[in-house]
Amino acid sequence: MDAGRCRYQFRIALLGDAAVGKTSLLRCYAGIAEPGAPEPTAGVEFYSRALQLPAGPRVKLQLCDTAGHERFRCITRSFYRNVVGVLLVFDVTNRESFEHIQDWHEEVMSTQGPNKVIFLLVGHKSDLQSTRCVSTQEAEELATSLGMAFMETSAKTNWNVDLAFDTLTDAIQQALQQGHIKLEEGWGGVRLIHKAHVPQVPSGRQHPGPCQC
Ligand SMILES: Nc1nc2c(ncn2[C@@H]2O[C@H](COP(=O)(O)OP(=O)(O)OP(=O)(O)O)[C@@H](O)[C@H]2O)c(=O)[nH]1
Repeated sequence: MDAGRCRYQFRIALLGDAAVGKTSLLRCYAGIAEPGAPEPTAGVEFYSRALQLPAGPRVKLQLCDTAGHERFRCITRSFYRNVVGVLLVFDVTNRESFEHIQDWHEEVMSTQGPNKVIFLLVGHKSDLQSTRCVSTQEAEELATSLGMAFMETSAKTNWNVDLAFDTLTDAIQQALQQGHIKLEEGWGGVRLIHKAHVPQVPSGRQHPGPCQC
């Protein structure tokens, strides 16, 4: 979709342990098909996609793919403050990656300024049912305790990939509309990139007032 007429840009990051599938999930969403498994991410990589919200404006998503490996943490940490949405990703076949979700959440919360960030918990690689070791129920319980929604996805089968990003984007748009998130100078989480056209009323006729006849 043409990003030129987008009204807002939302910056969204994917966080989670190494090899949980963040790059694969993002590439699947961005429609980038590359053969074989992706190389581990070094630092942060950017993708973008434009989206028409069903009950709102067209938005451009700037998607930040972060390295899960500890050695890149100082680079990825510098991005947390400038995001409005975070997909917290774990691998349903990797218990440790699930247990680290709370740490990822705390890291973001500790670096957040006054702006609100919207989270979505994602249990990825849901196609690997025979080797999964995190149940849907316990993931839902964790999500509820952290005040966020939960979804399961698979980049292998393209299960729920669009829905996960759409759900997060929709929640951001609603928070913006309700005033929980505000546009702020110098904050990269939400940026106004195209003002909506507001018809100009000739001066002196802005308040028609009661009929004088
Ligand atoms: N079965 C299955 N494998 C997946 C899925 N998504 C990713 N993988 C595999 O998981 C491995 C790691 O995927 P990446 O996308 O590189 O993981 P990452 O979280 O970006 O890793 P870092 O960049 O190191 O943080 C690769 O071998 C992928 O092919 C999925 O939905 N199902």
